[in-house]
Amino acid sequence: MIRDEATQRQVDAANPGTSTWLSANAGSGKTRVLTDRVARLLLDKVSPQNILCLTYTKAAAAEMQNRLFQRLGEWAMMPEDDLRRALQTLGIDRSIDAAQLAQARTLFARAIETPGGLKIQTIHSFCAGVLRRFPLEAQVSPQFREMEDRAAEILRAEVVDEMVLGPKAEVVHQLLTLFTGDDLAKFTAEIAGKGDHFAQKPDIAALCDTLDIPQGLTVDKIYADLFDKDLIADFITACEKGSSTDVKNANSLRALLTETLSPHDALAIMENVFLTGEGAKEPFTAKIGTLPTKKTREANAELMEHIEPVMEQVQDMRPYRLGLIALDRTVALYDFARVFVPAYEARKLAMGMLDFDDLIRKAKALLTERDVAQWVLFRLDGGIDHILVDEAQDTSPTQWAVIEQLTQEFATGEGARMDRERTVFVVGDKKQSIYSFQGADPAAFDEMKAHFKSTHAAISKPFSETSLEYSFRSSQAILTVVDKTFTGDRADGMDDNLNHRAFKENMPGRVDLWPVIEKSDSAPDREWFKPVDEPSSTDHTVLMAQRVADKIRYMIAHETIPEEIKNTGEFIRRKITEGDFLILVQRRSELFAEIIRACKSAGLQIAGADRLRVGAELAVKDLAAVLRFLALPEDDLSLAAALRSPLFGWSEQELFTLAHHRPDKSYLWETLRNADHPKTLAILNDLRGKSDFLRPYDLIERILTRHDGRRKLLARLGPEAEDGIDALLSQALAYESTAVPNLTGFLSWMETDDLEVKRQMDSQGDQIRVMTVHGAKGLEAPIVILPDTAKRDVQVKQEILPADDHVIWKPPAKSSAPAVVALRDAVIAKQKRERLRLLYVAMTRAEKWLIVGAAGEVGEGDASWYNIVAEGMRACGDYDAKLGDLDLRRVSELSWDAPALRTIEHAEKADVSPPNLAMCQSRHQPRRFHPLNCPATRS
Ligand SMILES: Nc1ncnc2c1ncn2[C@@H]1O[C@H](COP(=O)(O)OP(=O)(O)OP(=O)(O)O)[C@@H](O)[C@H]1O
Repeated sequence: MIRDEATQRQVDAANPGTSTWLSANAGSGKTRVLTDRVARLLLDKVSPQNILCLTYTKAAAAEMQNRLFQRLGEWAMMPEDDLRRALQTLGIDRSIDAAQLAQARTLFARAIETPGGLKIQTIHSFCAGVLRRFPLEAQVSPQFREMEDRAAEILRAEVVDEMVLGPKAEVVHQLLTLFTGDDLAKFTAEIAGKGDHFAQKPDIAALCDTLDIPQGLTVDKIYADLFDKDLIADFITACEKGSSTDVKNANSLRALLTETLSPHDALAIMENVFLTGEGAKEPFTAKIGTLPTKKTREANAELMEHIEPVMEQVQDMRPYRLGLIALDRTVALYDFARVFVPAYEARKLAMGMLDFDDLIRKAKALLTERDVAQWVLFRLDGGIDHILVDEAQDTSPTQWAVIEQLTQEFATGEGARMDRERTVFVVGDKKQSIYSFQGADPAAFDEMKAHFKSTHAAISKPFSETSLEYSFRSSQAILTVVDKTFTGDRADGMDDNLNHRAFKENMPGRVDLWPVIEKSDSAPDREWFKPVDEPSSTDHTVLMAQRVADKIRYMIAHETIPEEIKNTGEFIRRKITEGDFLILVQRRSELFAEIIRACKSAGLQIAGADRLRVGAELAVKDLAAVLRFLALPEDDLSLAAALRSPLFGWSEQELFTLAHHRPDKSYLWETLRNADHPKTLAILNDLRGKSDFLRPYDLIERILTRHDGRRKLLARLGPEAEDGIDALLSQALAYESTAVPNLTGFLSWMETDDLEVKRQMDSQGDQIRVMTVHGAKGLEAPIVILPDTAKRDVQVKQEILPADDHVIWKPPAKSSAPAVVALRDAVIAKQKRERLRLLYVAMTRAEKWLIVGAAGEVGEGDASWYNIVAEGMRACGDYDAKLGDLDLRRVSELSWDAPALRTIEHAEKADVSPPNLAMCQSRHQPRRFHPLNCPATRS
């Protein structure tokens, strides 16, 4: 079969005979090659249970499984000639006889029916499986459960509470004295996540080295060396006679003589007076020749000869003082963590719980450290012959360690299965590494490639390093802008040579840059009854959301989009529909919610948010009000809220009549009991009668089913309320798995407003999707809008900074030693590089039309994505264009309007261009929330 060069490269990479490392651009078909390779392995009679595919999210695993099963399912039913062609397209070049065709038809059944089945899993679920198989060896409970984030947070808080009451209370006090943040829960989560660092006592010498402080130096010593009481007193006296600035300085210094200050505070006062400020040309240098004012200096020449060396000393000692602050904090952190982490681990162990990190860590320990590691590997080894890793750029070093152990025997050739071919297949794209906050390290990608290469070379086994040049997804216009955007420093941390080529060379494409919506002035006066955090209608965020909705409506009404006719390379045009749009934001901020709101009020079909804040859902608030009343009938406010909710459907007037006319100091419930509301009372009495006996889950179910609550809520709040209701039910189940279930316990579990669940957006429907760029990993759409490209400062949110083999507890910015500033800058530089990669991911989701807009400040240079893309577009020769009444800049290639216009219904779209729309439908559309659909990652 003759294939074009791009497809031949894919076919070669999918050849299961050779271990392969495939590193290629976005949209080049990496995931497709991976599924092709699995299909070919099955065709080569490899048993499904000997294949392990590792993906990054549960969504990706489900998607891969769907695609594979869809293909195998089609083979089972295909006419002979078609099947032969399909196999040839896949890369089977030898002649295919009837027996082979018959075998191909059985693959679907085999893949499904073989015991153990085809393993397409996230690395987390794979590790969980290994631990369940070898619990004794891994030293975990055989019935361990995977711990929810919320359960973990509560457990950590309980451990801290216990520490406060225990013999080690002082380590908590010490930590809290120094903690200046506002979210202790996040801090303890960070500490638990970096638990490995705190196994040993802090290495003070190494810490001093990192912080650039001489060992043995203390702040007391610095102060004792510096502070000369008489000299300072003389200086104060001299300044008191000088200018008003001198007098002010004298007043500041007087505290050194009159107050009992810690050496740190005393030195800080001296630095304030003797050194230049942060904004000075030469910050934090001794004010020699400028302090005190000229007249005072000249009148006290001899005193100045003594005081100026002190000023210089203060300057020299400042970095040490700040370094010592960081050292004290870090030691306090280690002291706390060394008690906290083991206590937390012990509690998890006692409860038989493992969190996400534990799964990987314990699996790694099982396969590397334990005496039984070789035996466990031997047992596992008997089952896995082919390992395929998707999205490898986001694999963390610990995860790689697990994979490395699994493939050890492949490369040494000493495995138990010398008679069989064994391969590794890794696909990834370093440019798309965007999960460093989950431990991903793009450097590990290269290191692992080198590792596999050398281990294969050592036993003279072939190892193919390959890449794919063409993008099957995006049009050349988009790819050229991408290439021109990531040049020079911006290509740092990506590939050395950024070069994208469109496979569909006849596909017209556009990149539009909308004009910036300037930052609005501070909110105008609002009505007193409006929520203070509700953005005003002139807010730039609201205006941008409005623009997005308006333009989508305009495009659906007036614009068309090119569409390929069945892989022929020929294009027609069709009307645009909501399902063509993917709106990507950097984070779930106000703009995210505003866009959903604006599109809904414009009557557009839009899928809800990809994350759900459970507590913020109206249906959940209504149910919670009923539960709170059941827990405490005297809670008037909750009862009132429940009565007004769709569950009881009271009017404002009915509630007012009941509440206003109740006797003084009597509770609402008392009054209601004696009032004439038989239906309401019947429900409430039934629930009250059961609330002491039913578990929270059953109680909610009773409200929803027996008392028709679900129907009532959906009737009033719309079908999207279902997601919130289901999330609440799944939280009730999660709660019951961690505690003895009772209503008050569940209410305090639910208390936090921040409880979020992820929704998977991957099923059918012709709807606009709004999501974060992180959530859009692996997805694609004909039209992608990036409305959130304004300036965004990079902030170091983490409290703990990595430094060689240890960590430093970050001090507040104002008291950061130069060594700490350097560590912080390194983190910022890393984040900036990652943010550029995030932009790359965002831009490459687009097939035909990429739109970039910004609301607010865009700053100078690389301060915003907007400026970066604008520069890339300028380099491509952008020009003025219009979208309705909006003036914009555009880059385009090939004539958008040239292909003939054909009207096709949405259902028919799939026939026009099978690969893209098949993905469009199965990969993109929102699916209703179900607890089992939550992705494994916590982004
Ligand atoms: N040989 C091919 N012929 C036609 N379409 C293809 C081919 N290979 C891939 N595609 C299509 O190109 C698009 C991108 O493919 P895929 O998602 O596998 O790329 P990827 O490299 O994994 O992308 P990303 O890294 O951005 O996730 C999909 O719509 C896919 O169906």
